[in-house]
Amino acid sequence: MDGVIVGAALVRDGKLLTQQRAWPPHHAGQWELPGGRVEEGETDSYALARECQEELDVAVTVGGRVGTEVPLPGGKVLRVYSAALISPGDEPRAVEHTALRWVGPDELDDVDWLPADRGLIPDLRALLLD
Ligand SMILES: Nc1nc2c([nH]c(=O)n2[C@H]2C[C@H](O)[C@@H](COP(=O)(O)OP(=O)(O)OP(=O)(O)O)O2)c(=O)[nH]1
Repeated sequence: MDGVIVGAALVRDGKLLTQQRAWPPHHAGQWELPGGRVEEGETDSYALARECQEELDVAVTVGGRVGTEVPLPGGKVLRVYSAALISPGDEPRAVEHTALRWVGPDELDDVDWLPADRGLIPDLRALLLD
């Protein structure tokens, strides 16, 4: 399907990894989940692992869906999947983003999320408390 954006709910030690966008200007400074567009011929899992490698310089395994599909402007959709570091000792780094932050369940509401992500907070919290 055209226009699928995949996002990683990457959890370590009960915290979720968020990243701060540097671009475009109207979203710069806001926070999102690692991820991006599923390219032609890719599965969602493959695309998500590729994006995590590109954006965070880490290898991840991709698990099950988190929450329901979220409609995005322009007819796109956001699908979030749980993810984990293959090597727990690896430290993600912000290759393309301004900053990274590990967020606990009580901090999720205080993050300045991209608008679409805000509706996923209950599902993200449930994942962290699982
Ligand atoms: N990665 C990511 N994108 C999100 C989230 N929430 C949300 O609305 N988006 C939107 C922002 C962008 O319009 C789109 C993803 O764009 P992107 O720039 O990360 O995608 P990409 O790396 O594949 O870049 P491109 O090749 O499409 O330019 O999805 C989220 O949690 N993570």
